[in-house]
Parts: sequence; C-alpha cells; structure tokens
Amino acid sequence: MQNLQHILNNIKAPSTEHAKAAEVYLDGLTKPVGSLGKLEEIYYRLCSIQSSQKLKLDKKVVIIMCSDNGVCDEGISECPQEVTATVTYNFTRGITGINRMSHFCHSDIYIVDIGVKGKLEHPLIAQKKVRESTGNMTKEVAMTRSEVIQAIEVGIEAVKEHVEKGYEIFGTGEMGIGNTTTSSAVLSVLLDQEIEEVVGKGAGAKEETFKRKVEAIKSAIHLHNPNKEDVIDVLSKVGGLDLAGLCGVYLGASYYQKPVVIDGFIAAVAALCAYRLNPLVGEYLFPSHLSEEKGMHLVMDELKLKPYFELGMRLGEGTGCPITFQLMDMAHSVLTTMGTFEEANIEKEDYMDVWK
Ligand SMILES: O=C(O)c1ccc[n+]([C@@H]2O[C@H](COP(=O)([O-])O)[C@@H](O)[C@H]2O)c1
Ligand SMILES: Cc1cc2nc[nH]c2cc1C
Repeated sequence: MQNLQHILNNIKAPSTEHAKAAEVYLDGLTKPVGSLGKLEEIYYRLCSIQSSQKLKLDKKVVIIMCSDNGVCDEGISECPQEVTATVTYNFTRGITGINRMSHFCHSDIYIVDIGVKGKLEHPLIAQKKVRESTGNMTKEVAMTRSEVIQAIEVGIEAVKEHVEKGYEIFGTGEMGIGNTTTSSAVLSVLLDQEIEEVVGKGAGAKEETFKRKVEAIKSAIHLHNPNKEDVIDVLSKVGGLDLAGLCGVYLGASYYQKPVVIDGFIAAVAALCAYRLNPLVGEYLFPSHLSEEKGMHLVMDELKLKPYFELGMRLGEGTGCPITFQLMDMAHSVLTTMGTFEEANIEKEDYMDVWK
C-alpha cells in the first residue's frame, strides 16, 4: 500500500516545456490562433502531462467508489439506502448509465466497494471495504482519521494498479445514497459558505426531505466543528468513504502524472479535498460537466475550472467522464491531422493583427 505522506510529498508539476511546444505547434495550424478553444487547451495540457505531442489515449478507466452513509438515518435522501448496494451490483450487469456510456465511448470502469452496507461479493467488484457505512454524522463522527487515510490509500492503490495495466486516462465516479449530504457538508466547511448556498436536491429530495437534509448538515457541523484547514478532519467528521477514496484517486493520478476527469458534484468536492492537500493536483484535473447540484459552480470556481459542457446531468456514477474522454480523443485526432498555414496556402503573418 502506498503511503499517503509519501504521495503528498512527491507530486510533481507537468512539463511546461511540452505545453509550450504544443502551443507553438497549435498556432501553426490552419485556423485563427486559439479558435478551437478548449479543444486546444485539452490537447496542450495532455501533451504537458504526458511529456509528448504524440498522445497515448487508448486505455481509459472510470474508478467508481461505492459506499453507504450513516446520515441516511436522518431521512436526508428521497432514495432508500439499499439502492447503494443494488446499483453497485448493477454496475456488474452492464445496465447502468455509466456502463452504457463507457461502452459507447470505449472506456472501462472499475467498481470499488469501499464501504457498502452488507456483503457484496462479485468478481467485478473490488473488495476494499474500510468499514460498512460511515457513522451518522449528526450523532458521531462519520469515521476515524485513520479510516479516512485508509480510504484515501485505497484510491491511490486503485490508480497504481491501473497504471501498471497501461491505463493512461482516469475518471472519477461514485455511488452512495446520501452522498450529496456529506459532500455539501464538506464543501460548506472547506469554503466557509452558508449551508443553504451549497446544498441541492441530490437524487430528487422533495421539500420535507430537503429540510431534513439542511438540518442534518447544520447539526453535524455544529456538533463536530470541523477544522477547515485540515481536510482529514473534515472528511472524518462530516465526509464519506467514497469522498475519501476519490480524493485518493486524484492524488494517485497526480503522483503517477496521469490526467484525471472530474464527474459531478460529489467527485468535484473530492477533487477539492485533494487540491487542498496538494495544490499541484490542480495541474492534472480536467472538468467534465456542470452538474445540476446547487454547489457545483462554487467547487468549480474554487478549482479554477470551467466545465466543458452543461447537459442538466446529476446522475453521478462517473457519467460525465466518458463524454470528456471523447473530447480528448477528438482534440488529439483533429489537432494532429489538421494542415498547417503553409499547407493551406495562407500567409499567416498577413493576418496576425486580425487573428491574435
Ligand atoms: O454527481 C452529481 O452531481 C450527483 C448529483 C445528485 C445525485 N447524484 C447521485 O445520487 C446519489 C446521491 O443522492 P442523495 O440525494 O441520496 O444524496 C448518489 O448515488 C450520486 O451518485 C449525483
Ligand atoms: C437508480 C439510481 C441510480 C443511481 N446512480 C447514482 N445514484 C443513483 C440513484 C438512483 C436512485
């Protein structure tokens, strides 16, 4: 098992040299400078991370952290808690949203049981339970500090295993009824924001459920007074095993210098946790969509990221990632096959003032 402190101390920045070389190359293609916008940015960031202009994008995987949340006892979700185990199992049957999107986009998934309630044995589910569900944060801490660290290390290890199998691009997904409650609590503490500003409807909370959700978050924060400067403290008091596991995925991807795509709200809050532990993580993060969840834009702003698309999605599971993988493939294919100004018989210098 890779030690968290070692990982935190050894994350390096991507190559600025390769980013610059890629930008010079892009400016020589037959188009006004920068006119392919984010596709250009995706391309040069990938070149910088992979230290090459010939990108390797064949093997992509979404790591899905699945776990239960004790705070469900407070009636904070419209869905019964058992749905966590059912959907986690359904990932093995190929019928969920992330299964079908991954199939369409030629990427893989890796299902991790990091804390689902009950036995969930299947060859396609990695058995990594740190504990069965977290504690109910309105009454006790969600988990101990050492369980948080263990969960983060599960995420790091999942990346390591896939790097060893030749995976180049990572994505983040989760499944856990009640995890928009834990994510909102973590976000509210980390950003020092009013709960009402960050909390949303999750998987469809109706009025009464929504009220209980806000109350549960308020009472848990009041009870534990998490230290916003100490991410491990925040995760242990009001977080979730999925959040901690995904935090580990971002740290692992950054350590192994692999691009990592953020899915929705929960995945974004986990990214913020990793970014707070080491800001160099930000160099490896790629956004996907703007989730419908209320606090999403606040996390993205904090991470200095602009989602590539807004499709009204709020499923989770990692479903934003395969779409972004396709954008990466397209950026690479288009930008390595377009003609140069010279090939296009255009004198670039004549148009510099207009195009720059
Ligand atoms: O990723 C998102 O932005 C997102 C927004 C709302 C809900 N979800 C999913 O819905 C579940 C959590 O909803 P809730 O209401 O039980 O907290 C969990 O399994 C998430 O994957 C996910
Ligand atoms: C069916 C279902 C699938 C999900 N996937 C992620 N969260 C979910 C919540 C429900 C209810």
